[in-house]
Amino acid sequence: MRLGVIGAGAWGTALAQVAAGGGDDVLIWAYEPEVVDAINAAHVNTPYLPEVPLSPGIRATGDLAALADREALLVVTPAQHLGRILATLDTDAPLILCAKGIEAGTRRLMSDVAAAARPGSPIAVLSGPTFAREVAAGLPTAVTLACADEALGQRLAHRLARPTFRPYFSDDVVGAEIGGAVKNVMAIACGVVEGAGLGQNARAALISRGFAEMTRFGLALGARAETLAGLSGLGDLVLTCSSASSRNFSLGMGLGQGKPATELLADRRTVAEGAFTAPVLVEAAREAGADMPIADAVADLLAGKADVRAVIDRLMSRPLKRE
Ligand SMILES: NC(=O)C1=CN([C@@H]2O[C@H](COP(=O)(O)OP(=O)(O)OC[C@H]3O[C@@H](n4cnc5c(N)ncnc54)[C@H](O)[C@@H]3O)[C@@H](O)[C@H]2O)C=CC1
Ligand SMILES: O=C(CO)COP(=O)(O)O
Repeated sequence: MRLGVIGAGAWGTALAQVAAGGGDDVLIWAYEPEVVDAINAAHVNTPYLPEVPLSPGIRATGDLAALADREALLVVTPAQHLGRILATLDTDAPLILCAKGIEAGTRRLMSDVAAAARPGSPIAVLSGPTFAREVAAGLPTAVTLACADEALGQRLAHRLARPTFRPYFSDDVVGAEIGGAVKNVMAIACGVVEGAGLGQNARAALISRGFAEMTRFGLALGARAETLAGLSGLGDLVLTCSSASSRNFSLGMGLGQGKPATELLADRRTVAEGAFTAPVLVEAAREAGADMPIADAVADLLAGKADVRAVIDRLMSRPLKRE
């Protein structure tokens, strides 16, 4: 397959490596010219995935127009840049959305952003528990591949499958997107618990109650419960809430140690999507009538409106209720 990858951060690069390993002709678009040069000249993505020697079959470009002949495009830019970049493309090829977030200002999921920017392109979502480094190293990984058009989704799942990369098909696009967006916010919360030394009971409680929030919000937006309990929801929630390999978790650790969000986010080259998703998730949840006290707490911490002690007291003193 002639595959295009839009975005050469850690995840786009890892996905390019998986695809090239299976023999696909892979062209990856990078935002930074130095990334284009490093991939083409030295077969390495020095800023974002330095430890992985890349397949020589991966070619890089800084020109979005060069992607016009691609049969399918993996869209792996950070969520807040996705609409602007897709709007400049010239293609009706299927778009496989891999960013995890909600657009600030519009409160749109990535599938809505993509449909508005490229109305002629069929849309699929690839999401799940996938640390880029592990995927690039060929460690076993399973993902959700969601598409409303079952025939297309099944075809894409078969084209992307590799011996160590296993897509599970779903037709619940919204469910797959909500899991990935919400888990990043919950991972920040779990990082806070770690950084503040609040213990493993608290972390397990947050994963469990965070899943309740993800489910409430997802059901309100039309997601299916089984998708939220699958790889793209609970699976990814467990991964990122349990490991300092997660950028969102490690951002939370800094907050838990009392550092201000502004300091932690300044000059950061890699993206912690939960920091952008938390405020817009709070707005979207309010609009949908879904109670999300943990997401509220993360948004307040990030905005500097409350400190760790205050948000923990707030969460623990809520009225007792049925589970
Ligand atoms: N890294 C991972 O393990 C995984 C990441 N994802 C998701 O993939 C998406 C991309 O994340 P990563 O590849 O990890 O990014 P990264 O943190 O490795 O790199 C940052 C990316 O942002 C791009 N960027 C910075 N400023 C930009 C601008 N003004 N316009 C366009 N692009 C710009 C950079 O070129 C680079 O591709 C995110 O939504 C993330 O949640 C999903 C699964 C796994
Ligand atoms: O989405 C991811 C794993 O599935 C990556 O998580 P972080 O962005 O928190 O590193």
